Amino acid sequence: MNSSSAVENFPKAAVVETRLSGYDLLLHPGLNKGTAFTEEERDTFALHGLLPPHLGTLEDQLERRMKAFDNQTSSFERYNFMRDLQDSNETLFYALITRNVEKFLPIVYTPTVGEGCQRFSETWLKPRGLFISYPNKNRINQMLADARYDKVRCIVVSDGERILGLGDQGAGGMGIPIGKMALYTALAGVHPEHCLPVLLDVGTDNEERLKDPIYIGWRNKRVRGREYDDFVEAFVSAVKSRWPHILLQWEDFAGSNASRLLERYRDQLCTFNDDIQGTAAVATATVLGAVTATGIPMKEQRIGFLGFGSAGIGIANLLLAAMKESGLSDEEAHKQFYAVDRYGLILEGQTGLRPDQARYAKKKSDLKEWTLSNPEQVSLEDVVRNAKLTVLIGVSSQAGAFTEKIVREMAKHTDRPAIFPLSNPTSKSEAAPADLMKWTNGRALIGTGSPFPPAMIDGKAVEFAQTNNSYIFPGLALGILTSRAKRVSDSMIMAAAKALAALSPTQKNKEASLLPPIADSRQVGLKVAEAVGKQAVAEGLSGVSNEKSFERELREYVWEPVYVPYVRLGD
Ligand SMILES: O=C([O-])CC(=O)C(=O)O
Ligand SMILES: [Mg+2]
Repeated sequence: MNSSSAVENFPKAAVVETRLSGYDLLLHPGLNKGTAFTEEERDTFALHGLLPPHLGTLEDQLERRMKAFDNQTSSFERYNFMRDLQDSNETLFYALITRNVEKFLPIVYTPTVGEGCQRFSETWLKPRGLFISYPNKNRINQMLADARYDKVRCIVVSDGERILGLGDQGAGGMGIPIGKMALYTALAGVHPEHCLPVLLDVGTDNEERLKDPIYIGWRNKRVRGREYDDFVEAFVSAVKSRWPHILLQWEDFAGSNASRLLERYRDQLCTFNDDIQGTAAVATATVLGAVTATGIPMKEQRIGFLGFGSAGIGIANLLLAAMKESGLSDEEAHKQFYAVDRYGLILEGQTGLRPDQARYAKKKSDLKEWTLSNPEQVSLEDVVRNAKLTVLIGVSSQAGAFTEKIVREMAKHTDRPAIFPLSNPTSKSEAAPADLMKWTNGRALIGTGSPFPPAMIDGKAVEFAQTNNSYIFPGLALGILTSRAKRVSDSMIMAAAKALAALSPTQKNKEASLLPPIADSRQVGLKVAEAVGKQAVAEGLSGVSNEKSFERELREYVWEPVYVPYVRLGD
């Protein structure tokens, strides 16, 4: 991959000034350097005796941590090991991840973070982020006021109700904002001090958690309706008054809340929903990669969805915009989409449809020529056969829903079926990529939500695109922060998608993976940030005066995990 101008010009190391010394300094995860404190710093900060005598370097600490990591025996142990390191020494934590993104991402993030949320109560030990629980609803301002949060510029917030495809995890959902913000820093160089993970604890409807004697959340059924809305409103308004320019990312809210809250707040502050917009951008980039690989123009792609909640709708809306850019009218573009949800193909007149789902409903008359096994409930298999889908997207959390029969049927009608089982974690994937390759004789173009190992096809290792919003949200956040954007527009999301699509290896080789390797995620983050910031400037949504100032801010901002010298501030 070409390195970008932003990558070449990482900022010069700065000196850190601190009042802390002794234990307090070593217990501060943002400042602790462990054995890498120099002899002089040990004098200045009263560290002799608290540290073993060895004068270390980041490099030998990395070697030691890597060894210790490799001695862990399960993914869950590895997750806890990394969480513990993050809470002890952030520089070392991020240095370790950035040295080998492919190795550490599946631990600190999807899929292992899913188990981290399910078993959060077993492991919670140290403060990180803020739990804002319903009984504390009148104390939100007070909780945010702590001087420790003065430098906060971005928040990832969840209410824990739809954690990946694992459903309601209550307060354990905190693992997700923590994991997402770890990627802000690891993949886009956002300063850890600028990040605040937040969990809104409004209770849980997960009976297992409620009955679990060690559950650490608020032991109550979920607060809903008016009370829920008022609580979220109290949170958002407290956040706005504490940090007027904050970036607020919504994560893993359940279906209708996700889109409702986004609509309510997107014109009030700088905010986006990662499951709707981040997932839409990465899916669109992957489809654009498939367009390049197949040579079938966007406007001729026939796209089916299994699962049509907030994520499915978000993806469809962005792909629809891409279809319209390729020359179709709104009506023509809608015809290219087939949305299958719980009750089969979404049809006009179906009860309980949300307006944004109804826009994609088919008329019964559209299906006149179709042969159907059950006209009352049109199955995915019927859709694949009759509509001759070229792209199939799964956001259903139904493991194995892309069956051999469905996939073989799809492969009859198109040379290179593009199949994207996007549900997370791995246990919820609609299909395993090795099976998809087998059932299509190696013709499928594949994108998965969770990481999967490469498959051996005709003696060659084939890599699968990880169509995860981790390619988007870190760079999106960096672009927003450094362009000082006031709002997040649909065009900024589209700019992110196109920046990623431009990096698709299919640009050079039609047989290659649809997305760049995970190992390149940090360069991708910077490219996405550049595109997003430029779009914000072009739309007049940015707080910097022009593109040049934005580029300078981007270059100067990016944080790198290296140790810098410390200077003691007077008391
Ligand atoms: O966290 C991930 O891996 C992607 C995502 O947003 C989700 O599945 O909710
Ligand atoms: Mg999510």
